[in-house]
Amino acid sequence: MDERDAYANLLMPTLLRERRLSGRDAGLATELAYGTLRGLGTYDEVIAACSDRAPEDLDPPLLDAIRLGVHQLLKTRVPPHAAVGTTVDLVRLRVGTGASKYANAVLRKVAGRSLEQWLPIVAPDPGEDPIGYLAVAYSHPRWIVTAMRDAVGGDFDETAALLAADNERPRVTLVARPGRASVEELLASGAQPARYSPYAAYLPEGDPGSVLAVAEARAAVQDEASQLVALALTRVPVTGGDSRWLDLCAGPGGKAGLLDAIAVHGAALPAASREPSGPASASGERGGASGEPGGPSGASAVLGGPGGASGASTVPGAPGGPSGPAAFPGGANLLAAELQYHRARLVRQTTREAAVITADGTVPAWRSGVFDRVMVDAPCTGLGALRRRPEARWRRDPRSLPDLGRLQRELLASALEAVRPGGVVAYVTCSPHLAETTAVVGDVLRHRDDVETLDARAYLPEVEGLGEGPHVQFWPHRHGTDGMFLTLLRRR
Ligand SMILES: C[S@@+](CC[C@H](N)C(=O)[O-])C[C@H]1O[C@@H](n2cnc3c(N)ncnc32)[C@H](O)[C@@H]1O
Repeated sequence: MDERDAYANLLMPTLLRERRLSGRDAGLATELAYGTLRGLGTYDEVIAACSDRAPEDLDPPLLDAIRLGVHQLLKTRVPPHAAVGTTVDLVRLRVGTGASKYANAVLRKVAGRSLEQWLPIVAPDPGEDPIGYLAVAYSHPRWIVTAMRDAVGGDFDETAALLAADNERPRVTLVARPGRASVEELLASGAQPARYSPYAAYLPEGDPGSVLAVAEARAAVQDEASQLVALALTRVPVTGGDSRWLDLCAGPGGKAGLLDAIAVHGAALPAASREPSGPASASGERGGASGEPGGPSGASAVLGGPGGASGASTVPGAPGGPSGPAAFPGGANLLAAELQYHRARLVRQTTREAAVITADGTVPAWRSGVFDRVMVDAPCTGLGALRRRPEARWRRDPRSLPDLGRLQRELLASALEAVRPGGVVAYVTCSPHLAETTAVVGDVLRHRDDVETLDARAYLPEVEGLGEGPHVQFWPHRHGTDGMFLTLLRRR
């Protein structure tokens, strides 16, 4: 990965093909590579304790091979003699005989203790340096541990649980795009029922591409929180027209794919919203998802629709309910904007009806105040998706935060200009870092008196543990999803 400056999830399939590895061998190779990348922060401390040279002074190929050996010794059930033997052989072949003797000596020392026995030796005392302890014990850079601690509200145990969840391989979640595929179809293909999203199913094993609906782009791999933040935007009642939707940062098209399908086929409602009590605004105003005045083109039209083919519930009797007319007689139209041309092309593959343009969302290619719903899924550090990219935690740089923060503020401001009075904006990041979430929203709203913050939790009543509100924060350790953040804002 280092040599080619590549992303593990993109490079690994190529390497497996090149080396003709498949089945269990491919699984083992992937586990070893991903596990080693995730665990570097811990393993380098152990290597330092067993070596007379600092890890950064070792030849990179030698260091990488030793790390691979340490991972096998401390985190897998590979027998120690095999872990040491194969690593030493690898070093002899790739680096040389002298280096292989060195690797052998280091690994034999490492093998003398378990991970639990090594931690008190190599990690700082948690009482004296809690951040340093978590950084070594859970193999994350210090700045990320600090950011996560702040984001969970300072709780040490919860920070530890979150960091531990980052080290687990995420399950594969599929989305059945409403009107194009159904959850039932995914279940019949071997997927399992999902916990929250009416469009989701979990794929316990196998290649998602072998699922027919995925191969035909009627379904896709999409994190459940990513599905839910898009769904939440479509569930907010709006009065007046509801036909123009904008996705300001659409590439590669996960949320746009779902928004596009919902725009045409209607959104699924949670079972709870059949009751009269409905979502509330942050200021305490009640407005039932099915009860808010809106007329035929208002909320109920959005929330009705055939309900997708996923079998999810819709408001009984609402226009477009199972027996009613179509939710959007002409359909709502999604405009999907993306800065990068190649990513805009990917959005074209995930959407069917949407207009996709390559555009800078901060320099609008549209008139202001014309959209009914706007999604701004801003570029961010991606700290909420560390489970997915094993090397990401070591590549992210806190020095990117100021530039990202500026862009996030500009994009949110642009979204608020694009939406019409009465319309709704969803500000989303795949990061729980407070500098990218509440700080951005707070700063942008400080300059405006025409924006109301909605209690976003009310639009996701099927999900527990979303925080104190009005914002929503998904967590890998609580929800088994990416750490995605959502704010819902209504322009007055
Ligand atoms: C977090 S990703 C969006 C993910 C996407 N919504 C999805 O669900 O697949 C952010 C995207 O914003 C794009 N981007 C960055 N700056 C932008 C800008 N000024 N205008 C529009 N898009 C931008 C990036 O290229 C990237 O594709």
